[in-house]
Amino acid sequence: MVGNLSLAEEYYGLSKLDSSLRQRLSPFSTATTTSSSFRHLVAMKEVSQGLDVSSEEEFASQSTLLKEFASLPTIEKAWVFESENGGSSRAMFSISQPNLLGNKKRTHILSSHIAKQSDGSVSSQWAPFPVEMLGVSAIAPSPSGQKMLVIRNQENDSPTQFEIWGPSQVDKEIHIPKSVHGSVYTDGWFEGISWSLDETLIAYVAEDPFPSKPVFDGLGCKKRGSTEKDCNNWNGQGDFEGDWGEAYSGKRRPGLFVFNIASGDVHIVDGISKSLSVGQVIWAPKNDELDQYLFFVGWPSDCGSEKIVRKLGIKYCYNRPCALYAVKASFHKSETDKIETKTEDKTAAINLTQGISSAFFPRFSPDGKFLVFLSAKSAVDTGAHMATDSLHRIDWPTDGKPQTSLKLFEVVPVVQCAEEDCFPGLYCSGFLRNPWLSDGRTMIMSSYWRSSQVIVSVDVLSGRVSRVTPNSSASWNILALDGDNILSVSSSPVEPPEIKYGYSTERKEWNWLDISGPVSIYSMKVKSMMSSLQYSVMKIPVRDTSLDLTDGARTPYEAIFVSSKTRKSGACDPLVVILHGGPHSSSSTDFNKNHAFLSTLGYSLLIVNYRGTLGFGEEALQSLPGKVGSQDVSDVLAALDGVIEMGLADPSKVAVVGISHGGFLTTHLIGQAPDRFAVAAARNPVCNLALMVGTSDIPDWCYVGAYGCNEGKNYFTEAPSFDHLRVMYNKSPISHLAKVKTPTLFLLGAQDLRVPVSDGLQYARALKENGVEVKVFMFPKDIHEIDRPRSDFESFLNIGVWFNKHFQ
Ligand SMILES: CC(=O)N[C@@H](C)C(=O)N[C@@H](C)C(=O)O
Repeated sequence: MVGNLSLAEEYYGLSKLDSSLRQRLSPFSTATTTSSSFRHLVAMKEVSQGLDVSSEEEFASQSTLLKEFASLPTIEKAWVFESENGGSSRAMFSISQPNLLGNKKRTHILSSHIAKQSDGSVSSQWAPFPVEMLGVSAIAPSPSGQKMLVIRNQENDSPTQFEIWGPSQVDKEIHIPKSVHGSVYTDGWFEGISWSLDETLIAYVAEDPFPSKPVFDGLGCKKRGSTEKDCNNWNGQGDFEGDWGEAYSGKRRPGLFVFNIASGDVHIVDGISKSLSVGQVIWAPKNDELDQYLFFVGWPSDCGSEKIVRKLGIKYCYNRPCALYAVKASFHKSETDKIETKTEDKTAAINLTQGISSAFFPRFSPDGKFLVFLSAKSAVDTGAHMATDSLHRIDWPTDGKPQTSLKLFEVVPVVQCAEEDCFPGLYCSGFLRNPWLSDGRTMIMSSYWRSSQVIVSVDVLSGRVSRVTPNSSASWNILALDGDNILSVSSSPVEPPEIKYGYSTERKEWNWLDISGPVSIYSMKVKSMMSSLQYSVMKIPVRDTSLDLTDGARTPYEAIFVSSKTRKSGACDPLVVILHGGPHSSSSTDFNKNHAFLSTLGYSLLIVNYRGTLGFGEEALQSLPGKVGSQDVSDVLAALDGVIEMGLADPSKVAVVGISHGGFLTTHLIGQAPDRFAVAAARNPVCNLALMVGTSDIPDWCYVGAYGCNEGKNYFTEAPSFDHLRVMYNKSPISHLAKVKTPTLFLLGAQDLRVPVSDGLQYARALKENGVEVKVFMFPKDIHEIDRPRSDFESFLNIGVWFNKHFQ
């Protein structure tokens, strides 16, 4: 157990284990203080012989604690339907929960009646139990709330199942064979499922049908179209088709399809070039039976550049150019007088946003007068993989016909320098299906605002942005709109998520009411353990102000400090420095189960939002590319110095953990500041950019990180020169390897295409060679995030045990 008694002791008796564990673990603690080669031996012995009894006990007790957090549900989405009797609303919540035994995410639906009372409070009545959505890939209620589409993607060659549900039964079921299309995209990015207003058609995005492959038998290649079945036949590989990298491995091009509910027909929408990947489809708001348009986002396969000859990774990469397109879908009455869908072959899709390098999340205003979209033009134009967003509007022609020459208005520009307490710019990862208040011009959306997630309103005519959630440091996320009211979840590092209901008085001031959740959603144990913790958001002044920095890059960045409310015997708890990846992402103040586990084990946490983090304005973000491994490392060390100077941490008891770019920082820190970290854990870390550039799905990221945006974009090639590799090597943790002495745990996903496993393995083996204590966990089926339920659980369990072992 760590220095002070942990918060878990009350429930799990971990403190009782403390002294006996301490004694039984003594060979390990000796190992940490004796020669590095002995440490090496201990680690090797452990790996080869499995766990000893005391480690088993530590594992058992920590896993009981971690289980409390790991199985907590997460409220993912909500839909609100008006009640027939008015006055109250019916809400449907989609809740996910890791299923450790099945190693899958379980999704269930829980329904509730929500009513605003005359005394200003809000009451909720929950269904007695949630219903599990077994085998369901996506659900999409119709605009009227009278029907619901349920999609079940099937593994292997089985058809995709579409079900149309009414209020009490399944009204229709069709199976779509793989020869029509593959799985429906439900990834939250290409994903798009849109009901036409009259609820007769559904447009959606699915994988192109399987291409025909050559068939061979004992005599050689058979003729195309041959249907002969023979057990000696085999399917050849056919041409290699690149995919969008990490998380999209083996997935075929996303294409656009329309399902006619009455006839059960499915059509491919024509007029779309095969070089475009399609996503985020919506129907035009006008309901003209003979002249309907579909709007979608298109991403070119060559990432919009002559220099780029393939699809590069797209997950977390908003710097891939994309545009909004309109395509006409025409309808004609068939002989049987039924309405059938048919798209006009000759009508090519029209690019509506030629003047801008990025346009996505299209939404029509309720009256159809304007089309609003988000843009990551700053990311595309600079090459940073994520950057500050801008919001744009197209005033829609009164005849409803799309044209290429429509004017684009900038509604919310990119904020360059974020002034203290002012709006720092938009950083959105999604829009609600219907984000509009009843005035038809105000959109409600979630965004990062420094270290918090907040909800903002945007007047798309005046461009005015207002924060609608309280000015506290907690985080808020929008779930759905209920008319002019907002259904959301709020949480903090020490408060598990709660459902909140927001209403405004003449859109000036927003008030937030608690919706009492179903009783068991967060256990009393968890709430009680968290109640002994506290957190604060610290402002960290920039150290290197003398350098040639933009104003935005000189403004303080932030770190979230989580600690016990009570300090026993005057000593500080050991500290874990936590570092996010990206580097352009964020560790916000929302509740994080794994961080909560580390806090309850008895650690203080320092979660650093170094410069480059989203939510702090574009200049601060753009200050990092080209300076990775130096500016970000010095930001983290300055934050650490800050808490030590304030007497909140003991410099001899500091651990560090990070994923991806956060793993890059972790391994840089133990190399550049070898005396400052007692123990480390790196999850899919970038350790050698010169190796990663030849193996990753985002080699361009390695160039931008090493050279900075402009130079990096210009130098990028599939054939890095010796000079390029030298610069990348010198900016990588591997160049500081000889100085490392910190015992380090590596958690690696063997299927990671982003930071291929070779990066972490090479570094771990080299550390071992130098006699540093190293332990490697390999998750054979995991990709970059290592977030499959068992892998996530085992990762943090091993991190907890590893840290405890080194703080004996
Ligand atoms: C753009 C990107 O994926 N960068 C990786 C090296 C990285 O740091 N990933 C982040 C998103 C992560 O947290 O995994």
